[in-house]
Amino acid sequence: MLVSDFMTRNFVRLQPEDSVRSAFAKFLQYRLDIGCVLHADDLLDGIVTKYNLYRMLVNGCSLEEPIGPAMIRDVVTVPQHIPMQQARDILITSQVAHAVVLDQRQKVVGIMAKADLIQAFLMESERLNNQVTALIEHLEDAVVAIDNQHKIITYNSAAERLFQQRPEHVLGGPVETLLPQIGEDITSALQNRFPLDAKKIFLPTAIALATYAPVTFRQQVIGAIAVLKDLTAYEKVAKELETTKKLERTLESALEIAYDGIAIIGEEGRITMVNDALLELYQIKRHDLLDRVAEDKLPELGLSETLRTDQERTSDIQEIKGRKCLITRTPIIRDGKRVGAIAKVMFRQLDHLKDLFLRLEDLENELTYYRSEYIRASTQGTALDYIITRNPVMESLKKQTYLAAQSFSTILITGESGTGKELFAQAVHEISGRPGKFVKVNCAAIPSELLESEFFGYADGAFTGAKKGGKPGKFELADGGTLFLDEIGDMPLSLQAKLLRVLQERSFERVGDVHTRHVNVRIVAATNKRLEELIEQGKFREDLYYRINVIHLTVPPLCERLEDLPVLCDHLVRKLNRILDKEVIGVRPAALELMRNYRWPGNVRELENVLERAMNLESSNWIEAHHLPQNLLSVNTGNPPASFLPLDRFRALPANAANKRDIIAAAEKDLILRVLQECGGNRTHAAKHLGISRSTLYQKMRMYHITEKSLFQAE
Ligand SMILES: Nc1ncnc2c1ncn2[C@@H]1O[C@H](COP(=O)(O)OP(=O)(O)OP(=O)(O)O)[C@@H](O)[C@H]1O
Repeated sequence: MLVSDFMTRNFVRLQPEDSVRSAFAKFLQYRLDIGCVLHADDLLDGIVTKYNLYRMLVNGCSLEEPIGPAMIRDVVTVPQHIPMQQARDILITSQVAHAVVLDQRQKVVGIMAKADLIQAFLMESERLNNQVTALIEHLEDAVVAIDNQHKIITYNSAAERLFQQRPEHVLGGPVETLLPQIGEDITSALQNRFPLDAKKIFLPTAIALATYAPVTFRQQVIGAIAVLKDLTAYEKVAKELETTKKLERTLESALEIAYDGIAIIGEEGRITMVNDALLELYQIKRHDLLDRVAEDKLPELGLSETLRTDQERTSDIQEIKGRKCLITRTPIIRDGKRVGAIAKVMFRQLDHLKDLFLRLEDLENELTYYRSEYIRASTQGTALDYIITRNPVMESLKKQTYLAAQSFSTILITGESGTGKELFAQAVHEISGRPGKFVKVNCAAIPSELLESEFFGYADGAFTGAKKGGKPGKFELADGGTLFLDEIGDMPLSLQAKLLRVLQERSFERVGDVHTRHVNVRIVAATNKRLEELIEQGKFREDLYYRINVIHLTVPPLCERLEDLPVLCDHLVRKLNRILDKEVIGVRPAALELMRNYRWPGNVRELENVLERAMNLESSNWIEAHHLPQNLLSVNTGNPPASFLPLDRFRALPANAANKRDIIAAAEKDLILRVLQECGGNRTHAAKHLGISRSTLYQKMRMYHITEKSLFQAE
C-alpha cells in the first residue's frame, strides 16, 4: 500500500502568472481545492488553495490579477514510494489536508489528499477482515465469538463440526441457549473482562479444551471469543497408550511370577525382555542382556533360529549352566510377519518331573505284573503272551504254535539266532499241559563224546569216573515232558542215528546198560541252519529230518518285523530294570530311529544286549542315541562310513529315505567334528569355517551328541 497507488494523478497545474479567474476555472474543472504551481521543468514552486484565492478577492483584488500573492511556498511533500501509513503520519503531524507527491527527481507527480488516505485504509481494513475471516474459517480449532449482547457473530467450520449445528442456526442467536456448553463461560469472560483458564468440555460426540477471552476495542469490551481444541483423537491415543502401558505392566508381572525362565527377542534378534527366573538360571544381570544380540548372549535358546525359520519347537532336555532344561521356542507373528521370538526355559520342574516319571514307571511295572498275572490266570492267557510282537506274521505263528502245542507231533523251529525260537519251544511245552519237565539240550555246546551220555545217561561203572549208581540222561529227565533239542543241526551223525531210533521206538538204553527204558517225551527241535543244505552236504540225516519236521515253525528275523522294535524295547527295558535294579524309562525316539536302520544280525538277543549295555553304562533315565554302540551309531547298513561313501554307492542305495538321511547326517557330523578339531574346539571359529551361525553349530552339536569329551576322544 504505497502512496503512488492512492495519490491523485490528475491534479491542477498552475503558473505564477496565471490569473485568479483561470485558477478558479481549473479548480472547477478538476473538482479540486488545491493546485500546484510549477516551474517549466515540473519542479514545485508552491501551492495555491481556493481559500487563499477567496481571501485575495475579499481583499479587493480583481479576478484578472495573477495568483502570485496567494501562493504558499512552505509545502508539505511526500515521496511517491513510501507506504500510506507513513504518508498518513506526515499529514497528521503537519496538520495539513494535502501533501504534494514528488518522484525521485523531485518532480511533482500527484497530490495526496485525506480522502485518498481514507480510501486506502478502508481497502486495507477490508483486506485484513477477509484475511482474518479466512484464517478463522480454516483454523483446526473451533472459534465462536459473541458481541456484547451475547449474540453469536463468529462460528467457523471447526465449530460446526464440533457442535454439530449449522451456522445459519446459530449465527445472530443468543449463545446461552444455542451453545449452552460454552454459554456460561464465554459470557463470564465478557462480563468479567479477563480470560478464563483452559477447561475440558464434554460434547455429545467429542471432548474439547476451551479457552475464553474478552474482545476489547478502545478499552471497551465489545465481545468475547472462545477457542476450542478437539481432544477426541488425543484422548483416544492417550487411552491406547494407557492400555498399552497397563498391558506392559501386566505382562511384566506375569513374566516375573512365571516359574520358568522367559526370554523374548525382537525382529532384529536383540533381547527385549527377560524375567527374573531366566536371570537366575544364567546368573546374569538384566542390563547385561537387554538389547544385546540373543545369539551371542543366549545361544543355547536358539531364538534367532526360531525367528529365521518360523519353527515352533520343543527341544530335548539340554544343559544350561549345569542344569537340565527343557526349552520351548515360539516365533511371534504379527500380521503374518515374524516380529520376534519367545523362549520358555523349564528348569525347576524337571526334578519333580523325574520323580513323576519314576512313579509312573513303577505303576506301569505294577500294571504289567497284574496284567500278566491276569492273562496267566484267565483261560485264554498262554505262555505265548510272553512272546511280544506287533507283526502279523509273528501273530499267525503264535496261533500255529498254539494249535501245534495241543498235538503230540514233533516240532521243528527254524529262524536266525536270537529270534526267540526257545521262547516258542517253552510256549509249546506250557500250552501242551504235559506234566513232565521242559528239558533243553544244546547240541552245539556239548562235546560229541559226551553227547550220548548226556542224552541217554549211563549205567553204574559204565566208564572210568562214572558216577556211582549211574546217571539219567536228558531223555529220562524229560519223561512226561518236553525235550528241546536246540541247535540240532550241530548234532554229530552217529548220535543222529540213535536219536532216530529213540524217536521211532520211544525206547533206549543208558550208555553201558542193557536195560531198555521206555519214555514219553515230546520233542521240539530248533536250528538256525538250513537243514536241507546240511542233508545235501551229508551232514544231516534225511530220515531224521523228516522225522522231526512234522510241524515246521519259521520265526522271521527282527529286521523283517521292525514294527516290533518299540514294544520289544519297552518289554526288554522293563525286564532289565528288574534284573539290573534300574529305573530306566525307555528309549528316546532318536535312538529308536537309529535302531530301525540297523540290520540286527543277532536279532532280539542282540537288541537285549544293546539295551543292557546302555543301561549299565549310563545313569540316565532314558536310553539316548549316544548310548548305543558304535556299530549302530555309524551307518548301520553295513555301508562304509558315510562321509567316505562314494556317490555312485549312495545313489545305488534303496530309496529308503531314512537310510539316506542317516548317511547325510553322518557325513555332516563327521565334517563338523573335523572342523571343530581343527579349530581346537573353538565354536566361533568352527562356525565361521562351516559358514553357519554359532547357535546353529550348537544345535547341530547337540543333535549329533558332539561333546567336549567326544571331541578329544575323536582326536
Ligand atoms: N518276541 C519276543 N518277545 C520277548 N522276548 C523275546 C522275543 N523274542 C526273543 N526274545 C528274547 O530274546 C532272547 C533270545 O531269544 P531265544 O533264546 O528264544 O532265541 P533263539 O532263537 O532260541 O536263539 P538261538 O538260536 O541263539 O538259540 C531271549 O532273552 C528271549 O526272551
